[in-house]
Formats: sequence, C-alpha cells, structure tokens
Amino acid sequence: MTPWLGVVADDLTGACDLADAVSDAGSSAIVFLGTPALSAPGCDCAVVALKSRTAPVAEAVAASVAAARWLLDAGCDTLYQKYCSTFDSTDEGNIGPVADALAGLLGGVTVGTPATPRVGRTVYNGHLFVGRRLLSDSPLRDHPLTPMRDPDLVRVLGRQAAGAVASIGWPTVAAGPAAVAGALEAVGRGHVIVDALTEGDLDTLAAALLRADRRMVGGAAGLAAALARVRTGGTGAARAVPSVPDGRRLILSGSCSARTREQVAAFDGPLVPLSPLDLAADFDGTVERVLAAIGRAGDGPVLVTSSADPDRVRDAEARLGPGRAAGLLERATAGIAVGAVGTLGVRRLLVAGGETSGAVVGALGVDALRVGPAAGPGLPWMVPDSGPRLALLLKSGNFGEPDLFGTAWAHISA
Ligand SMILES: Nc1ncnc2c1ncn2[C@@H]1O[C@H](COP(=O)(O)OP(=O)(O)O)[C@@H](O)[C@H]1O
Ligand SMILES: O=C(O)[C@@H](O)C(=O)COP(=O)(O)O
Repeated sequence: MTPWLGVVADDLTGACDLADAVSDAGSSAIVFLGTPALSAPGCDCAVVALKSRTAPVAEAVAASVAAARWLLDAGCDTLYQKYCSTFDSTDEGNIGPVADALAGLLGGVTVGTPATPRVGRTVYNGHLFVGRRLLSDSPLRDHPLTPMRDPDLVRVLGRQAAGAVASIGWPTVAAGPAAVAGALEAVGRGHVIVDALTEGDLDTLAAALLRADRRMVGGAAGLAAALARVRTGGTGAARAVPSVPDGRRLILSGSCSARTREQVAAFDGPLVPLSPLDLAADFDGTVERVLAAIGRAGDGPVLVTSSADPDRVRDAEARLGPGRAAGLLERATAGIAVGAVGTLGVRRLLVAGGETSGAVVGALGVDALRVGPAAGPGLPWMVPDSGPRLALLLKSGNFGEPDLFGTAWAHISA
C-alpha cells in the first residue's frame, strides 16, 4: 500500500493527534520520528514528526523540506503541513517560513485551517477561537515558548511568511465545495486560511481541495481527518490495535499549559517535582534523585513534573536566561525516561507536552509509532514499531480531561 497523505508535523504530540484523527476517519497511519532512511511501509497516511516548532527558522525549513521530499518520493500525492490547532509559533516562524518552502515544492500555494472542532478550535473571519474565547484571551497567551497574543491568523501568518496571505470566509464555505474551489482558483501564490466552524465545514474544504487539485495543505488534525473521510468515504479499516506491554507506569509532565496544570493538581498519587533551578545547580545529582524517588514509589503511576504557572516560568527565565530552563528540563526529562525504562521496569509512559515528548521519545531510540487505543480525542496510546517494548501516550499540553493522569491507563488494561 502506498501512502496517499504525507504529513510533516512540527511536533510529536501533534503528529500523534493527527494520526489518531485520521485513524478515526478510517485511514491507517504511522508516525515516524524524523525523516527515515528507508522507504515508507504500507499505510494510508505517513506522518514525519519533527521537533521544529521552536527550532531556529533555517533548521525548521531544512528539516521540513527533507521530510516533504521523502514523503513525495514515497508516493504521497497530498502533502500536509501539520501545525498546532492553536497556531503555536513566534513572529519569526516557523509556520510561515515552512509553508513558503513547502509551497515552493508543490505548486506555489498552501491552503488550510487549524480548525479542529472536536477539541473546540474554530476559525471565523480568519480569527482563531479556543472554545468560546479568542486565541489571544485563552491560556495560550502565556505559553512559555510560543505565547499567542494575536487571534487574527492572516496577520500572524503575514508576519511570518514571505508569500501573501489571503482568507476565505465562512459564507463561501457554507456555499459548498464548488464555491470554495472557485475562490481557490483566484489565488495564484501564497497562503490561504479558510474559516471552518464544524466538521461539515472541514469536509466541504476537503472536497474543494480535491476538486481543485490543491495538494499542498496546512492545518491541524481536523482538516487531515476530513481529507481522509472525503477521499475514502471514511470506510477504511478500523485501527489495528497493537499489543501493549505490561509494566510500571510513569508520567512525565513538562507542559505548563493550564489544562496540564489542572491534570497535575488532580493527580492522586506519588508526585516528584523537577525544578529547572535544581538542574542548573546540579544536573546529574537532580536526575539521580528523581530516578531514586521513582524507584521508591509503589506500583501505581508516579508523576514527575516541572509544570509551573506563568509567574514561575517567568521567574525561571529571569534567573537562568532565555530558553535555558526549557533546555535543561527537556534534557533532564529525556534522561529520566531513559533511566526509568532501562533500569526501573517502566513500560507505560505518559508524557505531557509536545517539546517534552519529542525530547523523551528521541532519547528512547524509537523510530516509528503505531496508533493504539485512544484515551480521549487526540490522545492515542502509541506503540513503537521496533526497539523498546513500550506504550506511550504523548499528550498535547492542552488536551485531555482533568483526571487524565488517573484514567488514561484503563484504555490499555487487558
Ligand atoms: N518550570 C518551568 N519553567 C520554565 N520552563 C518550563 C518549566 N516546565 C517546563 N518548561 C518548558 O516549557 C516547555 C513546554 O512546552 P511543551 O512541552 O511543548 O508543552 P505544551 O504541549 O504545553 O506546549 C518545554 O520546553 C518545557 O521544558
Ligand atoms: O493541534 C494541536 O492542538 C495538537 O496536535 C498539537 O500540536 C499539540 O502541541 P502541544 O500543545 O505543544 O503538545
């Protein structure tokens, strides 16, 4: 089977979220950690997960173009730039520069939307809403790496991209695929952000993209699932549930999102704090102390967390310098995961945070992940194709019910 949908994802939790949504839509998906050296194995949707959301622009562009070339060589006819449903990025990028580069590979225009109604993301008049709030009034305004303070996506993308940015409004979408395809015909180069409020709107956009032969698409999980539904009629194979190993359970939480902090607060089990200030003072000793605390905890899940509110994050930044806390924490969390799997018998690992997950899974030496049962929308347990026998739930900071850290495990119990 040759994959038809090739996805370049800017982080790992986003890649898993999209793979989950596409699986729900009846298409099979595999997530690759970085661009593989080999050709793609059989699946409908091949997802290359990068760690490019906050990387330097040139690095993000080069990694994304390499991934896109590999996906096109693997036979994908639609190339999909997966970014966050909350458009997480800085004024420098990387959504815009990567979109410019990928548009250059396939016909000069990217069309898309981050709208993903199943997690409450909608776009109206080019403005992104998170639930009932504008993006800029949501907790995303305080993200430690990518604070989102402008809800107007045409303006946000306009600051990042060299290509012009246009939008297609909801009345055109409501008029159906022919109207959207007609509006797209008028766009020669650049990027188009499309309004969408419902799954039906996304299906309309997906049908218009196929009709207009627009094969360079951008968005979050919602539009990818719509493409799968419209292209295959949503009648593909149900997700094949891989077997999940038994073993100790560990939660590593590096996300500082409001939802993750609620999940940390609601967790009813042993909690080991991880502080960037301790790591700056004694990195190896702090990691060893955390591993010893995990070792002493009982059979239930143990939570290691650095998740902090915006004031504490700002304080760490002020004391350690820009980006240093995040770098130390990501390296430490990766080291803790490797130690816990290697010597403490941990086999079921829930990681909260996209950057954090990328660091952890990269260090564990995993190269590809298959989609298992989901603990909620966008929250699939993933099982490595080869390498360590593990079950991994790589959680977007914003996703999951407040009690997720206690309930997630039931989805993989025998
Ligand atoms: N206490 C803290 N102080 C400063 N930065 C932190 C702290 N805890 C975590 N971080 C960093 O914040 C970033 C959170 O990003 P990420 O893991 O992608 O979470 P999310 O999915 O919520 O965006 C990571 O780089 C993480 O290391
Ligand atoms: O689109 C989304 O919201 C997620 O798939 C996503 O990209 C997650 O990113 P993080 O919140 O940084 O984990």
